[in-house]
Amino acid sequence: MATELVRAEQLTLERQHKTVLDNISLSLSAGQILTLIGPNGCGKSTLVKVLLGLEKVDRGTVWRAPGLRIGYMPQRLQLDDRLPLTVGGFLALSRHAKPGDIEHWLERLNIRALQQQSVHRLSGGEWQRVLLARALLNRPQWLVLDEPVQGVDVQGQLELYELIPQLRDELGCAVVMVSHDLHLVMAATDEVVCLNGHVCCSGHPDQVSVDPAYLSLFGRQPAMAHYTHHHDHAHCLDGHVEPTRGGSV
Ligand SMILES: Nc1ncnc2c1ncn2[C@@H]1O[C@H](COP(=O)(O)OP(=O)(O)OP(=O)(O)O)[C@@H](O)[C@H]1O
Repeated sequence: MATELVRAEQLTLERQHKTVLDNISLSLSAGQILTLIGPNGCGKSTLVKVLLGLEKVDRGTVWRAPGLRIGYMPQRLQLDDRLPLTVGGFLALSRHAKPGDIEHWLERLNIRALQQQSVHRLSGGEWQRVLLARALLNRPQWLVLDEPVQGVDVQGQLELYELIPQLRDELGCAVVMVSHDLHLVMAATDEVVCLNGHVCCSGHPDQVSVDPAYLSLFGRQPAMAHYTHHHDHAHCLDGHVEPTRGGSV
C-alpha cells in the first residue's frame, strides 16, 4: 500500500459568517494525483492553504508526514514591476536553489531560453512554467499546484497537464492541483474531489464526471476527447525545430 503523506479530517473554516470549508476530509498517498475542482469561490485555494498549514481551521485536523518536502505553486504571485529581475535571478531567490538545479528544471520545462529574460516580460504561459520550475527546485515529495494553467492557451494547458504525470513519475511525488475544467485534467488525475464548500462528490474522474452532484454544479459538458500523438520534434521558444529523443513530446 502506498505511504500516506497528508490526511485531513473534518475541516471546517468560517470567514465573516460564511462557511468556506464544511466538514472536509481527504487523504493523499505517495504517487497519487488529486485534483480539486469546483466553481469560483467554492473554497479550493483555501483548502490548499489549510492543507499546507498556511491557514488555520476552526475545527478539524491536518496531518502531514514529518519532514515532507513540499513544492507549492500559488495561484497568484505579485512581483514589484520596478524590481529588475531575470527568470534565473528570480529562481535563485528560492532557498532551495542549488547550482545546476535551476538549469535542470528550465531545461526540463522547455524554458531554458528564458533564463536571462526579465520576469516582467513573460507571457502568461511562460510565467506559469517559471512558477512550476520554482516549485520543483527542492525535488518535492508533494507538489501543490493552484490553478497551474491560468493564462495558458488550450494547447499549452494540454501540454502542462501531460507534463504533470511525467513529473510525478520522475520525482515519485504526490500532486494536489486545483482546476476548473474536469475534462482537461481527466487524463492527468487519479482522483477528483468536487468542492462547493463541502465535498459534493469524489472519486475517479470517470465516476465524478457523471455524478449527479457534479452535473448539478457544472451541467453536462460536451465530452472533450483527450488527443495525444507521437511527435518526433519540439518547437523551441526561439522558433527553431529540434528532433527529440524517444520520439514523443
Ligand atoms: N480571509 C478571508 N476573509 C473573508 N472571506 C474569505 C477569506 N478567504 C477566503 N474567503 C472567501 O472564501 C471563499 C472561498 O475562497 P477561495 O479563494 O478558497 O475560492 P476558490 O474556490 O479558490 O475560488 P477561485 O476558483 O475563484 O479561485 C470565497 O467566497 C472568498 O471570498
